[in-house]
Amino acid sequence: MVTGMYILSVLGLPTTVKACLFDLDGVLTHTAAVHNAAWRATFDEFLKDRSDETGEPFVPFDTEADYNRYVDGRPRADGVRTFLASRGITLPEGTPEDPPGADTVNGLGNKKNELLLKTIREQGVDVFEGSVSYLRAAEAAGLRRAVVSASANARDVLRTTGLDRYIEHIVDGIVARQEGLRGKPEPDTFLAAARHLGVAPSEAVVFEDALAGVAAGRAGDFGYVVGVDRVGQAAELSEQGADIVVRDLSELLDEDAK
Ligand SMILES: O=P(O)(O)OC[C@H]1O[C@@H](O)[C@H](O)[C@@H](O)[C@@H]1O
Repeated sequence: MVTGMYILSVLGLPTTVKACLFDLDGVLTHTAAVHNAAWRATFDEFLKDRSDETGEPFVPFDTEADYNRYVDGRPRADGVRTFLASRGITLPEGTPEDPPGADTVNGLGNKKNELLLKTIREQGVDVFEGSVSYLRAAEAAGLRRAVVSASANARDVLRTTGLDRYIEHIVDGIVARQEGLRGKPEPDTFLAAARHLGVAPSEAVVFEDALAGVAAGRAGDFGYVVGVDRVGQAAELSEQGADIVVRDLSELLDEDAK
């Protein structure tokens, strides 16, 4: 916890900070809601079929409690496993080639990805303007900048939105798999980004909207953890270890930098 320390005034950060590690979905882009909707459709179809087969009551996926606690911020397959475990369900892993919707961890993940990509194709991706201003201000202040996202689609989303021009390094779901990095809430992906940028964790700030992401920032002993509350879970973000919680990154910016 940073207390009583002089804060870099333009960006609202401790002066010791040399690098910013941004989550993507829900921090820079509006895609957290798109992921959430794709997960709901996928899980509800699965749960309904299961209820028809077993006679157990159908309890739909809760886009607040279930998404925030078990899915948000975690790698795709971890999201499937963690949510299903909360319902006492275990599925075989299957393989990445499983057809979308097959009753395996990969099959459900593939279904969700199909729905996510369809929505992105049809509706495009919106960015948070406050985050764009913040990226510009961070660049102007000479801070290093990386995106650390569990999503295997992060690189495409950054390219589509043009946000990639502000980002020097990306640790996404694909890099994590290739390098054997554990997903959030473990700190591995954030630590890898800091290492790549040549800064110590204590010199980096983590920006996260997901409970698992804030927990990862805390577990990695990062210098400062900013919780970004887009869905009314400020208290939970603080509980996971956020040093400060804002509703939008623009709140951190000095008036002149907005
Ligand atoms: O399925 P993808 O695109 O690889 O994304 C994995 C996860 O990425 C995270 O950023 C999202 O918060 C999760 O909802 C999502 O499941």
